[in-house]
Amino acid sequence: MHNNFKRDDQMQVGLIGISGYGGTQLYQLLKHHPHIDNIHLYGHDLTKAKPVNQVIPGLIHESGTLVPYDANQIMAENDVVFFATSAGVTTKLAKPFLEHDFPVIDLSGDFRLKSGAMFTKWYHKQAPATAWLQQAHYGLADFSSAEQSNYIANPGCYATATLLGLAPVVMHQWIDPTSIIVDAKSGTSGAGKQLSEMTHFSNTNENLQIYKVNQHQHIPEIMQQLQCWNSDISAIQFTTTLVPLTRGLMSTIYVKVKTGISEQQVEQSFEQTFADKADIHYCHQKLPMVKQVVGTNYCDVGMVFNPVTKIITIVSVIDNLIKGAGGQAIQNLNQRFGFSLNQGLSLEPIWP
Ligand SMILES: NC(=O)C1=CN([C@@H]2O[C@H](COP(=O)(O)OP(=O)(O)OC[C@H]3O[C@@H](n4cnc5c(N)ncnc54)[C@H](OP(=O)(O)O)[C@@H]3O)[C@@H](O)[C@H]2O)C=CC1
Ligand SMILES: CC(=O)N[C@@H](CCC(=O)OP(=O)(O)O)C(=O)O
Repeated sequence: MHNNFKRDDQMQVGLIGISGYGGTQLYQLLKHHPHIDNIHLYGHDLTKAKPVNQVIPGLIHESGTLVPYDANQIMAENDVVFFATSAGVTTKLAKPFLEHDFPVIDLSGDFRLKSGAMFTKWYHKQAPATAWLQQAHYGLADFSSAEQSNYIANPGCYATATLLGLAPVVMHQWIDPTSIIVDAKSGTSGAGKQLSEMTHFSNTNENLQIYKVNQHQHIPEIMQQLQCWNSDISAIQFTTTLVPLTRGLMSTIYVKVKTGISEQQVEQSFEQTFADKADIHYCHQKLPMVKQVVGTNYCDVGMVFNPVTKIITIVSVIDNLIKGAGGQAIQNLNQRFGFSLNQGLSLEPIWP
């Protein structure tokens, strides 16, 4: 049923998790995709249909309806299904889709790592079966193609900004592979809709909170991809901070270059790596700010070389809910179904 989709057809897509921040954003993007006819919404805890405007305050003007979750119905009604669900959910729900080789785009971390033991170590949850993890495609869309895959694991938000910022330096052999330090900051929407002590207004407002130092679940995901690019990299230092923004994520990266490497060589690597990437803007020494990408699928990257210390400072910014979640999921959809990479993602920054 699912392999019959032809590029000129209009698509039917399913979405689970519209009530979450990532799911709402993805729904809003899907609605404007020129190849999508219908978005079917499924609620995991529903026993009967419910209007979407009663579930999500931000979608009060919508007329769609959520229906109860049913895997067989989802496969019968759609060409592809998106899961924008909490960690641990697709480990439990993906089985029928995998067994039927039905296309899935999963925004959660469940299928990103190739090792189940690593997933359990970093997410503290039961992992999907190893065979399925091996089958899943890690969809860092600007650097890989989901064309051949029916299970696409969409990257994490911190991982996306960090990997895109690091791509030029790790693909070339001019860095000290032991020197990568990442200091990343995110707004509160990155934590999802559940209120917690940290995301409570009184704690977030006018405050900075460092969390999960050396324990963040995106460390193994970043390492997995870095080692595909450069096997000399055995570890990174990675820190995350919650900042008083709703949307937006900045990854500040410090890397030492090897003796004898010039600023010009470094500059050329950045220019070459991003030359054919429509959504990644290389800003040279004009380091980007978060607000220039909020509301878009852009990743803006800047770089400054210090000739005294031989350390380069890289700054990579994204909208965590778009490039870091729903927007990249659309890029993966486009690759999987043969549309151009950035179809449906013509977005303007929210400015001022
Ligand atoms: N927020 C972000 O910036 C990013 C998030 N992600 C990942 O995307 C996923 C969604 O994130 P986000 O939207 O922020 O999270 P939210 O907490 O805002 O939303 C989680 C969604 O999952 C649903 N859900 C929870 N439990 C189940 C279940 N047992 N079965 C089916 N659905 C369930 C929730 O439904 P209900 O309303 O009924 O509880 C809700 O729709 C997460 O895995 C997250 O790690 C990835 C990149 C960036
Ligand atoms: C601000 C904030 O709390 N961000 C979340 C990012 C969550 C996420 O994207 O995690 P997975 O997709 O890997 O589950 C965090 O740091 O855990």
